[in-house]
Amino acid sequence: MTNSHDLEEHLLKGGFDGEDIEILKETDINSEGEYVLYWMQSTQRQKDNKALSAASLLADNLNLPLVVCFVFMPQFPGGNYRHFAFMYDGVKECSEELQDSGFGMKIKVSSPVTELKNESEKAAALVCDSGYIKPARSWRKLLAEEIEIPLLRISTNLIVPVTAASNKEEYAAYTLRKKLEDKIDEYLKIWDFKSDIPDGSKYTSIPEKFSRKYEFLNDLDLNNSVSEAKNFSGGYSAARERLTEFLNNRIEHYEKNRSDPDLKCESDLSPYLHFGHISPREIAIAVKEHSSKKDIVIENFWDELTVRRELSFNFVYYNQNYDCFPEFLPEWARETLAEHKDDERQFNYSRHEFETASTHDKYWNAAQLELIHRGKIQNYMRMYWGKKILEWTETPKKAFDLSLYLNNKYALDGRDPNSYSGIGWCFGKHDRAWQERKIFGKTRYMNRNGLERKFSLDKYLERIKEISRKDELPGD
Ligand SMILES: Cc1cc2nc3c(=O)[nH]c(=O)nc-3n(C[C@H](O)[C@H](O)[C@H](O)COP(=O)(O)OP(=O)(O)OC[C@H]3O[C@@H](n4cnc5c(N)ncnc54)[C@H](O)[C@@H]3O)c2cc1C
Repeated sequence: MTNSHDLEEHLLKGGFDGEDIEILKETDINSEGEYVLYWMQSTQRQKDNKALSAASLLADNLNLPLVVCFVFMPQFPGGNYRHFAFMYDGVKECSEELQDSGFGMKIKVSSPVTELKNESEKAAALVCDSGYIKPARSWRKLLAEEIEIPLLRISTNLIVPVTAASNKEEYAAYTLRKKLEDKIDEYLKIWDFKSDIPDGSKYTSIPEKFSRKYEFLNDLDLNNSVSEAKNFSGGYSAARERLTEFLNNRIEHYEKNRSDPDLKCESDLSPYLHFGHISPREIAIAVKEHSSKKDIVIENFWDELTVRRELSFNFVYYNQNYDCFPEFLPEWARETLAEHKDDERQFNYSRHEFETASTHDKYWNAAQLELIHRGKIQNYMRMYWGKKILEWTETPKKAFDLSLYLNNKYALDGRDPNSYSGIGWCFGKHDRAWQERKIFGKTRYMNRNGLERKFSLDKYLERIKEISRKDELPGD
């Protein structure tokens, strides 16, 4: 193998398909290179990590060690202490596993482009995982411009690679569903890696303080505005535990009751998916096996994980305006929101009032407190939360910006493709027109009466009270 195309060819022979691989830097291999380098960024795990698998296959062919490099970037756009504390757990666990497998492990603190450029000088070739939102994509592009060796990006964190699922932006779940259904089975296999390659341990370099979580994090000079979410520890083992608990106790109720905030049927896996601590494929396979063993229906969960989630990636991949309001919206939603922009608002809250859960509505406040204290909002309440921000803010544009701000600041699963499509959905993305109303126009309406009619919410409010350690929830 002498260049980027040979590397690609080798991966194709090893079972990858063309949609799994993108050559970001087309050039010759460094024949003096001492190792193959894998830049781990979005996929912080050893198990079912296609990028790791590809890098190890190339190292095997070149008879070189594999070195994995992870860069903590304290200035990560929008990242704060909460996100780093969760991410740390995953990177720590996985770095130990990778070293046990004989790979060199480098942990750096800086900017990925600078660090990877330095590390690439001794490398034969570089492999990276996939980043879908803008900053992650631009680092990969920038890195490709800076280095002198081949750079291959491997599709990770999706079941079906985004370009294999569809070659265009999809209008809604129903337009993507069929395309995914036709493909998904061929992608439902766990990817392993080669560990019988030359030992890479002599390249390992890890900061001395890395084993001591809080000392290490405190030295990073992070944005400390949001504290650690104590209900969630990160990492593959924690993700696997959540999955097992979900399968044993909740998935069978999920089909009928997933929306009910009192019953707490959801999996809570989104933070782990966001940081790549577990692969969606592993979850899908486990869920499928469980459903056939126990003979239970998993249609709704399957649809959320394999269609709705993959639709979000399709959205941010093909629509470069995914974070620009109102450009990312379909025309009908743009028009109707513009027509109703100046409708009188009965409530018009400031950012501070929203952020401190000080609205008149105890349900909305509870959702916001859940976000602040737990780092995640229950599925149905998250929709209510987003819809009410639209209703109680001066303009739809301000509501969009505010929703993103709050979601991405406090949610452990924030800054994800799902964040943009979830919030976008509140404004009509991936939805259809409904009966026209004030403020909402033809976008879907949600109201408190509906919420109270459907659910009791007593247990939900109790739970949030407990989490937020308050005697009374504000509002009402
Ligand atoms: C206003 C708003 C903001 C949102 N922000 C985010 C966000 O920042 N990050 C995030 O991951 N999700 C977001 N979502 C989508 C959804 O609410 C979460 O994915 C879900 O609540 C995560 O909890 P869970 O893992 O317990 O979900 P489960 O119900 O157990 O579902 C399992 C997995 O399926 C996927 N999934 C479930 N519901 C959806 C959905 N509606 N769209 C896409 N994928 C879905 C997720 O990956 C989830 O982890 C948002 C939705 C709304 C309405």
